[in-house]
Amino acid sequence: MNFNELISLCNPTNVSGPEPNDIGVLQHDSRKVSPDDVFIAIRGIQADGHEYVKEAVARGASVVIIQEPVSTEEEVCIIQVADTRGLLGPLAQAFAGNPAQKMKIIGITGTNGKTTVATLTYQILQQLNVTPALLGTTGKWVGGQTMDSNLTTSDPVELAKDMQQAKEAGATHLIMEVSSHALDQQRVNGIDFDIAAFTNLSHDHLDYHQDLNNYAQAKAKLFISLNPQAKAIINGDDEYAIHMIEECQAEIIRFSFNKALEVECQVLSNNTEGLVIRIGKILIESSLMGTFNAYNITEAFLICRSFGFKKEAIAEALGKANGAPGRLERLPRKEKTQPLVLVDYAHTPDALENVLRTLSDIKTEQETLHVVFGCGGNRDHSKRPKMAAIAEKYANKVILTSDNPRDEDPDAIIEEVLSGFKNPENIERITDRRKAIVKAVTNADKDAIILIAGKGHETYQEVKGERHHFDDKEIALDALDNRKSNAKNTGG
Ligand SMILES: CC(=O)N[C@H]1[C@@H](OP(=O)(O)OP(=O)(O)OC[C@H]2O[C@@H](n3ccc(=O)[nH]c3=O)[C@H](O)[C@@H]2O)O[C@H](CO)[C@@H](O)[C@@H]1O[C@H](C)C(=O)N[C@@H](C)C(=O)N[C@H](CCC(=O)O)C(=O)O
Ligand SMILES: Nc1ncnc2c1ncn2[C@@H]1O[C@H](COP(=O)(O)OP(=O)(O)OP(=O)(O)O)[C@@H](O)[C@H]1O
Ligand SMILES: N[C@H](CCC[C@H](N)C(=O)O)C(=O)O
Ligand SMILES: [Mg+2]
Repeated sequence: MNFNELISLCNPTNVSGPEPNDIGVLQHDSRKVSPDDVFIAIRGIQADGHEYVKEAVARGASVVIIQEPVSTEEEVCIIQVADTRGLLGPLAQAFAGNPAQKMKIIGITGTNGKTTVATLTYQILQQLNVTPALLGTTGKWVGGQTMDSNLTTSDPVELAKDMQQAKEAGATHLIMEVSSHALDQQRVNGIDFDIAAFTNLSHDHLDYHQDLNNYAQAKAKLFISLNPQAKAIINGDDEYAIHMIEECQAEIIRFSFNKALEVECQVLSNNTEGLVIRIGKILIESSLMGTFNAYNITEAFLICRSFGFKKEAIAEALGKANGAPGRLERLPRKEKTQPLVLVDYAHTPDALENVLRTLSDIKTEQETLHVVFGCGGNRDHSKRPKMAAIAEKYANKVILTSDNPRDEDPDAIIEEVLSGFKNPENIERITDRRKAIVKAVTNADKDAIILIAGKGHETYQEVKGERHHFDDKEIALDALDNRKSNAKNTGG
C-alpha cells in the first residue's frame, strides 16, 4: 500500500501533517501498533480509539485516521474521514491484498444453526475437490491449520488477515459465520459475499440490540449488501424470512418444510439413528438428529448446490458429514450394549430446552433421556433455576454438576440451580464434572440417551482464572471404553 492509494481509499475530508516515509500494517488497537503502522481510531462501546491516538503515535504510527479532531503535538500524518468504523472493513481488505475478492465467500447468519450449517458446508466442500476454509465460533480451519476463535466473527483486521492466510494456503471457498454483532458493527464491510444464508431468528442478544426489530434489521444488512449476481439461501419457514429478502437484490432461494416455495422439503424419518429428508427430488441421509438439523442440512445442501455441484455428489458428501463439534455431537457406539452419548454446547435455558425437546420428540418409548449439566460461574444467575426446571421437565434422570465455575464456588452455583427443581431429592449432585460424566456413562443401560450439556467443543474448564484441559467428549469416550473392558473382564 502506498500513500496515494491509502488517500484514495479513505476519501478524506481533511489531511494534515507530513507524508509518511513508510506504511506498515493497519491497526485499530493502539496496543498492537508497531513503527510505521496506520492507526485508525474507532469510537467503540467500551472505549474511544481517539483517546489512544497519542499512544499509537508514541508507538511509532506513521499515519492516524480519525473521525473527530484530536490534538497531538507530534509530527504525524492525520487523515480525517466521515466514518472510521465504516471504513475499517474495506481498508483492512485492501491492506491484506483484497483476499475476499479472490475466493468464493459464503456468509451464514441467524440466531441458531450458524456453526452447524457452516461446518456442514465445509465438510461437504472438502469432499468435492475444492479447498474450503472455515471461520466461526468453534475455531478457524485455514489450509490444514486449526486456530482458536475468540469471537464468532472477528474484527475486520483479523478477518482480513485470516482471509489472506486462507487464500495463500490455496482456499477457493471461504465459509464464515456472520453474527448480528458483526453486522451491527460493520465488521464485514468491504466483503462481497457470493452466497449469504439465513437460518432463523429468535429471542436472543436483546441486551445488545434492544428489540427484535433492531435485531432483525442487523441480520438483514447481510442480505442488503448482496449484489445481483449473489445468491441468498433463506429458511422460508421462519417468520423473519421476509425481513431478509425485503431489500435483497440477489437471487433468492427459499426452502420450506411446509409451504410451496422455491425448494420444497420433507422430513421422511427422524430418530436417534439420524435423519432422512427429501430436498426437491433428492433424498438425503444424515447421522445428525432432530428437526432443526433437517433445516441445517437443507441449507448446507443449497449453498453447495448454488455453486453448481451435482445434487448426488452433495447428497453423498452430506451422508458422511458429521456436523459441528459439540453440537448434538454423537459419540461412536462401539457395542450395542452402550448407551447413546451426545455432547452439546447448550448453556442457556432456550438452548437446553431446544435440545431436550428435540431428543424427547425422537426417542422411542423404551429409551430414557439422561442429562448431565451445570451452569457457568460469573454469568447470568437467573438462568440457573430455569435450566433446572427444563432439565427436570424433559429428562428421566438428571445429574447436576459444574460447568466453568470461574471465580464462583461450584457448590454455591449448584445450590442456585437446585432451587429450580420441583423435586430436588430426585437429582443426583456430583460437583466434579469428570466424576459426573463417568458415573452417568458407566451406570446407564443400552436404552439410555445421555446428553452432556453446556461445554460442547470447549477443551478446558475455567477455575479461578485458570483454564485446565477438560474435554467432555474425551472423558465420555474413556468411560464408554471402560464399560467395554469391564464387560469383557466380567465375562459380560
Ligand atoms: C460489544 C462488542 O461486540 N464489542 C466488540 C467491539 O468493541 P468496540 O468496537 O465497541 O470496541 P471498544 O472495545 O469499545 O474499543 C474501541 C476502539 O478502541 C480501541 N482501543 C481500545 C483500548 C486501547 O487500549 N486501545 C485502543 O486502541 C479498540 O481497539 C477499538 O478499536 O469490537 C471489538 C473489536 O472488534 C471486539 O473485540 C468487541 O467484542 C467484545 C469483546 C465481545 O465480547 N463481543 C461479543 C458480544 C460479540 O461480538 N459476539 C458475537 C457473537 C455473539 C453470539 O452470537 O453469541 C461474535 O461475533 O462473536
Ligand atoms: N436450525 C436450528 N434451529 C434451532 N436451533 C438450532 C438450529 N441449529 C442448531 N440449533 C440449536 O442451537 C445450538 C447452537 O447451534 P449452532 O452452534 O449451530 O448455532 P450458532 O448460530 O452458531 O450459535 P452461536 O451463536 O452460539 O455460535 C445447537 O446446540 C442446537 O441445540
Ligand atoms: N461464550 C459464553 C459461553 C459459555 C459456555 C458455558 N460453558 C459457560 O461457561 O457458561 C460465555 O462465556 O458466556
Ligand atoms: Mg456459532
